[in-house]
Amino acid sequence: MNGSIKISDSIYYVGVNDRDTQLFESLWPLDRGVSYNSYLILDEKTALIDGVKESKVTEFFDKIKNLLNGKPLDYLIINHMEPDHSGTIPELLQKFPNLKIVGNRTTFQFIENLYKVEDNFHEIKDGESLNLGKHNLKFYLTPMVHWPETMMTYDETDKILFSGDAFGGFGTLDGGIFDDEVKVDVFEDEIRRYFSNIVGKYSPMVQRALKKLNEANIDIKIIASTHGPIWRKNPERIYSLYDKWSKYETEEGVVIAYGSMYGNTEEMADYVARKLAEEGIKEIKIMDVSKTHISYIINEIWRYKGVIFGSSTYNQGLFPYMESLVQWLSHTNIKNHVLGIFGTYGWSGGGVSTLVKYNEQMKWPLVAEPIEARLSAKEEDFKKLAELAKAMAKEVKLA
Ligand SMILES: Cc1cc2nc3c(=O)[nH]c(=O)nc-3n(C[C@H](O)[C@H](O)[C@H](O)COP(=O)(O)O)c2cc1C
Repeated sequence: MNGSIKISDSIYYVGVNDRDTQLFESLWPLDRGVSYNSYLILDEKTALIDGVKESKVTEFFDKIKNLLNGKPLDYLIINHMEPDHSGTIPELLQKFPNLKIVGNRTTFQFIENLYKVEDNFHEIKDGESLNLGKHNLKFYLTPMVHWPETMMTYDETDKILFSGDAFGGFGTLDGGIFDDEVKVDVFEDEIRRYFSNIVGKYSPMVQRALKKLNEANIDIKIIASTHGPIWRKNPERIYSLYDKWSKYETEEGVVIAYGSMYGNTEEMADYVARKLAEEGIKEIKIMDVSKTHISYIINEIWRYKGVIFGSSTYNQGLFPYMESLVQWLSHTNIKNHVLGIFGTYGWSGGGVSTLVKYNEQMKWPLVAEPIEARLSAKEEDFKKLAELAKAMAKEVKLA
């Protein structure tokens, strides 16, 4: 089957879907799978923009072979060296020994170290171009979005930005590959999960990359990332969302993430949620850290301004899954949130105080004093939870 799809007169989508991998980077659940997007330009010279994961090499080569129809592949442009895109480099070089690999100096250091390839390099610098005949490709170095060698390739002829991992997210492309062929909301959620867990830590670098693109004043008609849909109907939508997320701009709403063994802390979570609703908050997400993978919780936290953590005490410390969540969060450098803390203890305490300690690193303003109940919440604890909800609602309401 030739599953390649035309993007413009001479540019084709030759990416593949991965429905086998359970955890992306051995970390992030792929409930909806993931696509590895690759693009082939058929011009006087032929060029492939990014590759796919090694496990998908057969399907990938079938697509390329059909389109090349006996022509050689002249260039492989590497926007990003992560193995889910670069894994087929050794096989590509075997099939096309004269292939020139286009990248920057850091790209080639990575290729040498990962694949022991030491030649066939065509080095480009920031702002340089490569002419394929009709198509002129311009390269913008965008380091640390989210790897150091990251760059973006802009096709000046068809006005397509090949953006690497930027603007990309989880989810296979099931038939539809363009934003006008799919339900964009579902992808948007998965793009935010990808962003918040993988790229978001480098938000200042994302801002720097967007600034570079803005200053270049290029007309972007299509955004073609390495994962997820190709944005041809409304590229501004994903561009502005990326801008918003990397500026840490949030929406009105509250995430209540809790860990509870026997339901007493959970009861406090439900109570505070009800009080938030009475205060007029409509977006309230209660998330059980034992049942929900932290990537989904971090995704919601990135979105909403208000966060409330609730934890029982376990072995004089935090409930273990709650500890994973706050540890991960403190790595992301995520900003612009307000926090509430509550929890339970039996004899020594340690849950609530550990949450307070983590927040000394994250430095999110506390909307109220932490609330700690003895085994289960009593009347005075519920009263404090209602006050917490009131203070939180006041902080997160936008208008
Ligand atoms: C395995 C286990 C370990 C616990 N360790 C502690 C502890 O070290 N210190 C403490 O104060 N309470 C400890 N507790 C008591 C719980 O924090 C307390 O029962 C709390 O009310 C549980 O809240 P939950 O119903 O939300 O799980 C422990 C409870 C369990 C089941």
